[in-house]
Amino acid sequence: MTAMLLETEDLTVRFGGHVAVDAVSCGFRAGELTAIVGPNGAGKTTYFNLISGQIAASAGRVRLAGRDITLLNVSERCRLGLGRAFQLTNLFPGLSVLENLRLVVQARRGRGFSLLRLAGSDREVTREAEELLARLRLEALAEQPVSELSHGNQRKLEVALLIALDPLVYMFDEPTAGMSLDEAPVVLDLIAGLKARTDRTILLVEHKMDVIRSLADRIIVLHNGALAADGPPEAVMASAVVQEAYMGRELEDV
Ligand SMILES: Nc1ncnc2c1ncn2[C@@H]1O[C@H](COP(=O)(O)OP(=O)(O)OP(=O)(O)O)[C@@H](O)[C@H]1O
Repeated sequence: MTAMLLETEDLTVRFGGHVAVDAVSCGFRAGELTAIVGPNGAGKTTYFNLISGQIAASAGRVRLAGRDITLLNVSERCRLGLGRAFQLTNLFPGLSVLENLRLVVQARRGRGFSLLRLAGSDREVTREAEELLARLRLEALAEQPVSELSHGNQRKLEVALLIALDPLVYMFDEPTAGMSLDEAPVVLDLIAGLKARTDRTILLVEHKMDVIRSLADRIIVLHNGALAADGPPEAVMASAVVQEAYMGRELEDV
C-alpha cells in the first residue's frame, strides 16, 4: 500500500469553548484526490488552515512525508511541499499576471524571489510561465496587473500559481467558486491533469457535486468538526451520515 504523504492525527482546534476541528485523524496517499465535504460551518476551512499552518492546533499532529510539521509556520510548511492555492493577498497586485507567475516559477526552481530578474533574463522561466498561461487560456491577460483581473480570472491565476509552485500536496478551496460555466472546465481539466502526477496528493474542499463526481477518488465528510465518513465517492454519497448532514440542501447538484 502506498505510504501516506500527509497525515493528521487527532488534529483539534478550539475557539473559546467551540471545538471547530475535533480530533480528526486522516491520511492522504500520493496519487489520490480527496474531496472534503460537509455542511456550512462543519470545519472544512479550519481543517485546511490547520494543515497549511495558518492557525495553530490546540492538540494533535500534522505530518508531511513522515515528518512532524505541527510546529512549523506557513512558509516552512510551504518549503517542505505543502501548497495551498494562492490568494490575491499573496501576490504583487501591481505586477502583471506573467510577472507574478514568473516569480513563483523562479522560487520553485530555487533561484529566489528577485524583482531584478524580471527583465526577461531567464527564457526558461518565462517559457514555463507562458505555457501555464496558455493552458488556462489567459495569454491575452499576460501583461495585465493582477489587481485588474476579473474574479474568475483571479481564481484561474491562483490555480496556475499553485501548479507553477508544484508542491507535494495541492490544497484547493472551492477552486471554481464564482466562475462562469465556460471558465470552470479549464480549471477542472488542469486539476484532473495533476492526478497523473502519482507522487502528489490533492485535497479539495468542494460543495459542487459535479466537480466532486468528476475529480474525487475519495470523499471525507466533516460534521461538527469531526470526521463523519471516509471512503469511495459512491459509497460516501449514499451513506446515511451524508444524507442526514445535508438533507439535500447544501451539496450543490449542478
Ligand atoms: N477564528 C475563529 N474564531 C472563532 N470561531 C471560528 C474561527 N474560525 C472558524 N470558526 C468557527 O468554526 C466553525 C467551522 O468553520 P469553518 O469555516 O471551518 O467551516 P466550513 O466547513 O469551512 O464552512 P463553509 O462551508 O461555510 O466554508 C464555525 O462554527 C466557525 O464559526
